[in-house]
Amino acid sequence: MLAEAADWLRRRSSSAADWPAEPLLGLKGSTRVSVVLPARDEQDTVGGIVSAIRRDLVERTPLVDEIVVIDSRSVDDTAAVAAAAGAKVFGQDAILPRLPCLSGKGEALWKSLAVTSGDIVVFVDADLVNFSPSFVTGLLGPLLTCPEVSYVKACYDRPYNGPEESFAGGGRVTELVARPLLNLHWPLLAGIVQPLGGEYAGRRSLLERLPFMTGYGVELGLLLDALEAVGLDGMAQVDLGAREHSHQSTEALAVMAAQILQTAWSRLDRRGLMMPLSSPSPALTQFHRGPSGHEPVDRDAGVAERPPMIEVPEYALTLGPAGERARGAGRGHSRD
Ligand SMILES: O=c1ccn([C@@H]2O[C@H](COP(=O)(O)OP(=O)(O)O)[C@@H](O)[C@H]2O)c(=O)[nH]1
Ligand SMILES: O=C(O)[C@@H](COP(=O)(O)O)O[C@H]1O[C@H](CO)[C@@H](O)[C@H](O)[C@H]1O
Repeated sequence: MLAEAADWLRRRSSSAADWPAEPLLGLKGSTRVSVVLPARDEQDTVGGIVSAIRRDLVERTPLVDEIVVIDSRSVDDTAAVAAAAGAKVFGQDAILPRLPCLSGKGEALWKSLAVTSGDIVVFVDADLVNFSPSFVTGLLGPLLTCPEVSYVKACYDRPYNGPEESFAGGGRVTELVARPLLNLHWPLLAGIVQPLGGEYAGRRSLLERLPFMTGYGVELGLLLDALEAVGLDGMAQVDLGAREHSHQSTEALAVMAAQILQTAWSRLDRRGLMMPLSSPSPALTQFHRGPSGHEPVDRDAGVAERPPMIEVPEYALTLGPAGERARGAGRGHSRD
């Protein structure tokens, strides 16, 4: 990991426990806070999340000024369940009706900016099964206490088969696509433990100036563009413990991976980097949960390239005048 990334990881990391709600309320002042949940067919989970935020962070400790659910073309009762729990619900396609309707999570998140008023916007997925209001207070902590920070990402263990499993199970596209991509092309972001995590927060003054990828590329796109806009020091990361959510099939995640690769491609192309990398970094930084939190583990992912065999003199010598391989050429030493 680059020394700059490791230094950032030390300086800009905290945990949800560092940001209890009451002290944050004293720091909120006139800052308005919106919590946004993008929800497509999340009737089973959206109500519990909204209710928990409303109970703890609107009624008990009024840190949150509005809870907005963007109904992303649900065909179940997501909208009714979210409204009954106390959220303001907007249909994704009804927002900014002059514009052509696009699909995907990023479209829902982008349009949420048009129907919210918070100076700070907190994004929370609506399919979480172990949500805690500390997810919201944790993300608000750095933004309410550090004016230099404009974008905060959550990190967490991501068990795949229930709370008892190690965090390594979930985040399949993170581990197989996003993390290698970031380490290769954006090593400054190698300290982001969960680059694709759906829980993050930003100042509106930043978010309204960033493009949003419409599908599942939204998290990667925002991360890359936030780095460009505010620099690594304008970002922070908060450990929220563990995050469990409903999982898509591998087949569905292939579509997500393709959208994420398109997003990376577009940013590389925009920076004129779509040419052979002069010195790609062979390092891949992964993270293991240790006594002091997510501990970086550097792995060597270096690859080299062998030339066409025909160009290897020892091989070329074994070829006949017509370029054919002499019978028995290259066979190992026979035992007999
Ligand atoms: O077109 C979409 C796709 C997803 N989502 C929401 O975005 C969040 C994350 O999506 P999903 O659960 O499909 O992704 P995963 O967590 O499996 O990576 C969830 O609240 C979804 O309901 C959405 O609002 N619109
Ligand atoms: O991190 C990941 O690899 C994917 C899939 O997670 P799982 O393998 O189903 O635990 O989940 C995330 O990716 C999406 C794309 O950025 C986000 O929109 C989701 O909120 C997030 O859960």
